[in-house]
Amino acid sequence: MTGFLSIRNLTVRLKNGASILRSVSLEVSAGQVHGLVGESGAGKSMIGKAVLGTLPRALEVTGGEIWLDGTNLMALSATERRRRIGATAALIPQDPLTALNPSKRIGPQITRRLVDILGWSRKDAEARALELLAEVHIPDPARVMRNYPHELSGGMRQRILIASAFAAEPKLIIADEPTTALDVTVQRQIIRLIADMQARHGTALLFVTHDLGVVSKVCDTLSVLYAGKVVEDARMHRFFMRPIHPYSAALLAATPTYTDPTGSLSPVSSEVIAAVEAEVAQHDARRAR
Ligand SMILES: Nc1ncnc2c1ncn2[C@@H]1O[C@H](COP(=O)(O)OP(=O)(O)OP(=O)(O)O)[C@@H](O)[C@H]1O
Repeated sequence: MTGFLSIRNLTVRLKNGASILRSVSLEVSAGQVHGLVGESGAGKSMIGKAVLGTLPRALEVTGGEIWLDGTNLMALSATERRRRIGATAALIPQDPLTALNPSKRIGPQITRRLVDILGWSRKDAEARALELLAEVHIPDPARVMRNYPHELSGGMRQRILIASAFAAEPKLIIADEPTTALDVTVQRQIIRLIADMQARHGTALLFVTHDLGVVSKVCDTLSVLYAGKVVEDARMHRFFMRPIHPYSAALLAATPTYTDPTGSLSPVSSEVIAAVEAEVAQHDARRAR
C-alpha cells in the first residue's frame, strides 16, 4: 500500500558533503502510527525536518522524493510546498519550553496558525483553542489561554503543544521525541494522550523516538534507522517476535524492559556496536549483490 506519507530514497547531506540520510524510504499509512526508532544521531529528527521543510541551513536534500497525500513535495515551488505542508501536517516538538514563545500568552500561540495560515476568524480560532485545551485535559482552559509559558509546568506546556498540533485537523503529525524533556510519570500520561488524540482524530502519526517501550505501546509499524539508513521496516508484532536485521536484534537485546512505556534504551555497548557495524556491512553487501 502507498502511504499517506511516502519517503522514497531520500538523501540529505551537510553542505560540506557529509552524508546524514542515506537513501531513506519509509511509508506512513493514513490514520496509522509509524515509529521511527534508532539511537541518538541516527538521523530521526532530520527525517521529520525534511518532511516539514525545516532542515537546518547546513543541510540539504540532495535526492529522493517526499510524497504527502499524493503530491511529491520536491516537485513543488518553495511557496507551494510550504502551503501544502502547512495545510496537511503539524509537529509535536521535543522540548515544549523552547517551542513556545516565552514573551507571548498561550492563547495567541495556539490561534496564530489558524488565523494567519488558515484564514480563520479570531473568534472561531479562540473557540477551537478552548475546545482543544479541554480535550487535552487542561483544567480551566480560559485562564490558561491568558498564561505565559513560564507559568505552566512542562507537562502542561506539552499538552498545549499537542492541542496546537491537532488544532487545524492535520492529516499527518510528526511527534519528535515528545517526552524527552519531561519527568517519567508525566511521560506516561503524555504518551497516552498522544495515542488517544491520534485514535480520536484518525491522524497519521510519525512517532520519532529512541524508546522501544513507547514504540511497542503506540505504533502499528516501525522503521529502524542506523547511521542515516533504514535497516528494517516491520509491523510491530513481527518486529518484537523476530527482528530481521542484526542491528534491530541488538537494539531489542539492549532493551529488556521494552514493554515498560517509560523505559529507555540502555546504551548499546561499543563491542556490540562494532560487531553490528561489521554485520550491517555484510548484510548490505549481500543485499546489493
Ligand atoms: N544544524 C546541524 N548542523 C550540522 N549537522 C547537524 C545539524 N543538526 C543535526 N546534524 C547532524 O545530523 C545527524 C542526525 O541528527 P538527528 O538530530 O536527526 O539525530 P537523531 O536520531 O534525531 O538524534 P537524537 O535522538 O539525539 O535527537 C547527526 O549526526 C547530527 O550531528
